Amino acid sequence: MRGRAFAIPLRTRFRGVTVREGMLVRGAAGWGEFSPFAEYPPAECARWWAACHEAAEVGWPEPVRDRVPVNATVPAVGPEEAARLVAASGCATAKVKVAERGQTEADDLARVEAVRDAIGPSGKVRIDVNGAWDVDTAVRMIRALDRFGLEYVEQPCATVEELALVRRRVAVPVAADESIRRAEDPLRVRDAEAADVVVLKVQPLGGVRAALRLAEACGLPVVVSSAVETSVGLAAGVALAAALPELPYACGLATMRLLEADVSADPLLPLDGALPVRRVEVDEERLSAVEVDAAAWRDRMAAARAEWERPDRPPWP
Ligand SMILES: O=C(O)CCC(=O)c1ccccc1C(=O)O
Ligand SMILES: [Mg+2]
Repeated sequence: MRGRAFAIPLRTRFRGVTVREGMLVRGAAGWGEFSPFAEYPPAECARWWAACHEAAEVGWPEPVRDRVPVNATVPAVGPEEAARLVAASGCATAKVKVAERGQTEADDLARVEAVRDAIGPSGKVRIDVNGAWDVDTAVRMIRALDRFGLEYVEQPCATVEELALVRRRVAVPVAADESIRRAEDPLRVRDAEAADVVVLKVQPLGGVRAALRLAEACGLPVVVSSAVETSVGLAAGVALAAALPELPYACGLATMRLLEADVSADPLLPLDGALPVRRVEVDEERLSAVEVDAAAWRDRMAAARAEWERPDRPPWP
């Protein structure tokens, strides 16, 4: 696969990232994206490679729906900016990042309150902690933030054991994200009864089919979410959400607006709170505008592929 590397600035810093980088490849089935985060080692990038290979060379299973409801994603910004993002999104669900390093609990309360005000009493508000709290902090903060009505709390603590403890002490449902996508055994969440909902991302989980198998094995409701990708990567998330037998929650795939630019002339942006189910074509002019030298990404991709093709790699998922 001959790849084209890109670097696109984020509008606001997101989980410490300010520029989103990756590689796009065109194969027999269409465009695929390979964009593991900079600090991820080759063994972790292997699944990201498999997802890209599936998109470019194999294609995706048939969809069972033609639109996917999505949440507005609210980074750890101030309350006015948070309210503005939610109002501009047109989404009836918002996911709010909390517990950002360097911020206070008062910052989280103010952001979630502003989002609740912006989305109205019938909207849904979920929070994502990215594993930052210990069990006691999680119980205290979830109760405090539930004043504004929480749909669920995503990854309140880092470990599966902590998630299970929190889940037994709060009324708000718990969703597992990092405990699935960065775990050696993603099924430990199910076995430990550590979550009510699982968050599945296509690239970290090795593709649409692998994520579908994982969803079936978990037997829990699924929220499909992005890794803040270009429209090419987002389309794979949409394909997963479209192929799931049931989709009871809005998905975290409305992240196009977090990037300053896209590689498609027709970006995957929500309309009336949902994304259309379709493949995405790359626009040569737009890709050229964000293109960077591909040498380092080619090496990264080759290393990821070699890991994926290792004969002693344990079966996944
Ligand atoms: O779920 C969403 O609304 C957007 C995606 C998102 O939050 C995310 C994007 C990149 C890396 C990690 C995460 C996360 O859910 O923690
Ligand atoms: Mg998350």
